[in-house]
Amino acid sequence: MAPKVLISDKLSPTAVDIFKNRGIEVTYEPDLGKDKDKLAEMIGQFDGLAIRSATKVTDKLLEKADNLKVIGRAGIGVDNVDVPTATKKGVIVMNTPFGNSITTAEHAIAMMFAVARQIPAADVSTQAGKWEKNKFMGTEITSKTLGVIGCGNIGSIVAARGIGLSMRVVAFDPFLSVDRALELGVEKVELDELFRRADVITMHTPLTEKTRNIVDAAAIAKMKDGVIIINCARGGLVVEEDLRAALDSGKVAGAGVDVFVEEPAKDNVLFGAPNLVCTPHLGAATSEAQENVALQVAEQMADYLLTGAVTNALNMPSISAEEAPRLTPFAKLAEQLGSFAGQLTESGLKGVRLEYEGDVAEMNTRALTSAALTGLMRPLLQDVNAVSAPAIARERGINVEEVRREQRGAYENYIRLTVITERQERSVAGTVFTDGKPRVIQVKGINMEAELGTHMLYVTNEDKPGFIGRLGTTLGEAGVNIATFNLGRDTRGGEAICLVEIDEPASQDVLKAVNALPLVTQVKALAF
Ligand SMILES: NC(=O)C1=CN([C@@H]2O[C@H](COP(=O)(O)OP(=O)(O)OC[C@H]3O[C@@H](n4cnc5c(N)ncnc54)[C@H](O)[C@@H]3O)[C@@H](O)[C@H]2O)C=CC1
Ligand SMILES: O=C(O)CCC(=O)C(=O)O
Repeated sequence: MAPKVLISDKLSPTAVDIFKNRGIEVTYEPDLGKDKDKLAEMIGQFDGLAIRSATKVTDKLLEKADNLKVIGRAGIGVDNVDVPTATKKGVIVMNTPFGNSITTAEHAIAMMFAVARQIPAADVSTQAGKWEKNKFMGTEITSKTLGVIGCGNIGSIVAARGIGLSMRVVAFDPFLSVDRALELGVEKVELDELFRRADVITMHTPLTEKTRNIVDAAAIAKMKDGVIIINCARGGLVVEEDLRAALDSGKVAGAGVDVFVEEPAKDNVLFGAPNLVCTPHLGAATSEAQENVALQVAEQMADYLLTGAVTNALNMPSISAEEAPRLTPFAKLAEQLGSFAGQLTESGLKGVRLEYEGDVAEMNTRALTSAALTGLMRPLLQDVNAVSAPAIARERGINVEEVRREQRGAYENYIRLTVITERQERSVAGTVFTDGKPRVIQVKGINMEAELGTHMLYVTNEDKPGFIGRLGTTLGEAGVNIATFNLGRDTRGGEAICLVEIDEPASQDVLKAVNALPLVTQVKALAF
């Protein structure tokens, strides 16, 4: 069945065309994001949700999203998405990190000029026939200091534009390296120094607990008298009441505000302040940017829904369209190894070690580890998947270790999963042969070669003559048909393991009968 995608915000028609052309059933309801009840009623039918900023993906909405696999944000900020809850539910959240950066940077520069030359107010006055030539004295930008808070994709474009305008640029960004600052031609400074030196301050950080209220009364007090403040990033970076007071007092000469604490901003404390220029979250609103983000989000979501390729996800490692098919059998093997170990683990899990050897060590092992953790935890938590498994493991304090050795051993590729519990370590290893089928090749260090079917019996016993015949007879007498039979032992007369694929799940009676056989040490029904 074709996957279904809902677009609940206004997106370029390009997105609809891409989904349709790739065989995805698409529902385009550009105003649905504003109607949370109707959205909650409908969301259960969809595999994908494409949004901009109007749709709020809350935990309540996610509760109803039973089939949802991917949320695509046609834009950058995902503060309208409850990413931790989406992750726990196994829903991938992806964005389009570059598609609207230039446009948003240009908006910040446009706002700087609009404020510095009071263009909107002068326009209103002129069109009212007032010709108030002396009222609108502006500020020249050349040689002024531009302070950029957050020098990532957008901030660095703003910085480059500022340098192009002959401004001196200082930047505060804890993740900006000295080399990158040099390359950009900006001076890396601490926040207080930026406040002290900048004539124009522009913000380009995400809204996080660290950046919330980064510009408040105390920060404004450190700034130059007559500073200009631009916010084209997120409402919430600036304390709106404090900015209003500073505009009223003249401490801040003007502000350009594109984003508000509450959006849509219909009645905001800033409105009516002197030399304030506002736009209704237009940072990304050019046809070029909207075309870019619509195209990108639709391609990324379609790739994921149709091929498993992951690009620009915030809660899952990337898997390219080329590597997705190559990775599939290894992800299946990793999940089977995890599931095998998970079904045999009865005491508290403390840690998991994944060892990748040979060709597989050069692959996307983070994705494989996520698959292994999924298999491991599924016996306990039915809804876990490769998105949620690493987060759940972290939450439960399970230490996950990855070891990669690129040299080949006896196999071209080899994955060993070791589970560390309070009582013991147990390992299981496997490989993928050239036929693309995963095989289990070691259990607890004992060599064997088994393909895992849907229903398996795992039997451990003392290695003595006659046991295999008795096991076969017991299963035959119980009407259980054997599909494959795989054996291994550590030493002659030592511990032996049988992995038996059977056509139907083993009943409790069958398990009891096998358990009662002489030499048996453990019996377990496994399902894959
Ligand atoms: N007005 C609009 O329509 C648009 C607004 N945005 C906003 O712009 C923001 C920035 O976008 P990008 O540049 O693409 O993101 P980015 O991730 O490339 O850059 C953000 C930068 O902020 C820095 N940062 C994080 N915490 C910081 C802190 N406490 N202090 C200083 N710097 C900090 C990061 O190190 C990073 O370099 C987005 O998060 C989004 O909220 C983005 C697009 C359109
Ligand atoms: O979609 C929009 O218009 C807003 C863009 C935005 O804020 C973002 O990409 O973070």
